[in-house]
Parts: sequence; structure tokens; C-alpha cells
Amino acid sequence: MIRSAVAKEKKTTVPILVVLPECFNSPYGVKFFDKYAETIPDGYTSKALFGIAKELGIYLVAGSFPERDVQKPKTLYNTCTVWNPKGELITKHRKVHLFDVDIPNAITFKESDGFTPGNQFTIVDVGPARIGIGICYDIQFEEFARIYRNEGCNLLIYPASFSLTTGPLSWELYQRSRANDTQSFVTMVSNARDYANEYVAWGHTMLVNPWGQVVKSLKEDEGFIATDVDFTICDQVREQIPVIHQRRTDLYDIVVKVPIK
Ligand SMILES: NC(=O)CCC(=O)C(=O)O
Repeated sequence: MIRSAVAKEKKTTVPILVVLPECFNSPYGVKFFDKYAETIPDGYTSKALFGIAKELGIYLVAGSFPERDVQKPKTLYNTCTVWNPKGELITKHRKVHLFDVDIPNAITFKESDGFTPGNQFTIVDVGPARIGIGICYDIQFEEFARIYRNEGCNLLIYPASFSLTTGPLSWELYQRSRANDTQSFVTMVSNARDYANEYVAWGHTMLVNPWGQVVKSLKEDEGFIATDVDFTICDQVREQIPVIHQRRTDLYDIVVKVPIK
């Protein structure tokens, strides 16, 4: 839950943003995706999210759930929907990088056997926050986060469900790296750990600041983080260490190949 200290100081309405984890209405496993998939926005889960956002008057970055394509019902996406306080669907992000990995004696997962990848960047403005959205494995791709930074984002949100193999190695590392690379706040919001599931999530929901410091984090159990976020910290870091203006784009660059909405 994120509030703006700036808005509070100015005594304007304080936007409240709630973030849910990846695949929050379905087990995370290829064999489950088709069973749990719903069309957006007329499926059961969309209607519930619409109702909650409206009733509580919040912005809701609703983790993700399996989306069934309306035109091509066999096509499924891992999709994050974003709702405003009126209960309107303001945007959705389809996971761009699917979790296809093979680590011997640890984990083999082929998300692309169930989902089709999305093909776009997703940016949403909420009060002083310009939010770039990714889903879980999307965080491993630094160029993806860099594009959000170049587009002026100051908060990167990744609903997530890291594995028990990669979680201890890189869950915190990726968030601190992306926060440091982009001088932004970064959060990954995870499902709690549940050993009854075939895929056991790492947990450890976390918020990292633009200095790359962990602001708050949970352990593996169910829980939530509630905190104010002061985006002036972002401005300070960017002013004091102005790397964005010091890049040598005469030597290298990052190219976007799709229109950014
Ligand atoms: N749900 C996912 O995308 C898992 C990503 C993961 O565990 C990773 O290491 O990345």
C-alpha cells in the first residue's frame, strides 16, 4: 500500500495503491492455467476486483491471473490488471518474459507451454508515481526496466512468485539492482509460501528505495506491507547522481521497438 508524502503535505487527496501477487487466483503451474483462465473484464475475478477497488476507493495493481483471449480462447496470457478508485480498468500488462528455465536437480519450468507472451510496456500514472509494470521473471531483464526509467517511471512494480531455488539467490538482488539501475522504487509482491502447492513460492514481499536499500520486507508467511512512499527521494537521488544525463549514447543505446502507450 503506497501513499505519497508529497500529496499529504499539500493536503491533497492521498492516492492509495494496493498490489497483489502473481497468479493470485490460480496455482502457479502450467496444468492449471487453462482451468483458471478468465476473460477480461467480464470474468468473475475482474468483477471482484472492480468491486473492491470501487468500494475501498483505491488504485489496485491486481497481481496477475491467467487471461483467456476473447477472440482466440485457446490463447492465454499471464496478465496484471490495474483498476482505479472508480472501479475502472485503466490498463493491463501481459507478462512479456515467460519463465522457461531448466536448472538440473532443482527446477524445470516452461511457462510458455501454458502462456503466450505479451508484447508491450505498461505505464500508469498515480499521483506522483509513474509506474512501470512487469511480472516476476520480467525483472531479470534490465533493458526492460531501463526503458521504463527512460520514460520517466519512478516506481517499478512486479507481482511475483519466485521459486525456492532462485528466491534465496536473487529475489533481493534483482530488486536492489533494478532500483539502483533506474534510481526508482521497486517492489515485488509475492504469494506466501505454501508447501501444499506443487510450485512453492519464495514469499518475502519487499520494497526497495532508489538508493537500492530495502525499505520493508516480509518473511515467507502471509502478510502485508503498509507504507508511505516519498517520491522526492527519487528526485534527490537523480539530481545528486545524474547518470541519465551522463550516458554515452554516442557509444551505446537501448532501442524500443514498439509504441509505448
Ligand atoms: N514466476 C516466475 O516468473 C518465476 C521467476 C523466478 O523464479 C526467477 O528466478 O526469475
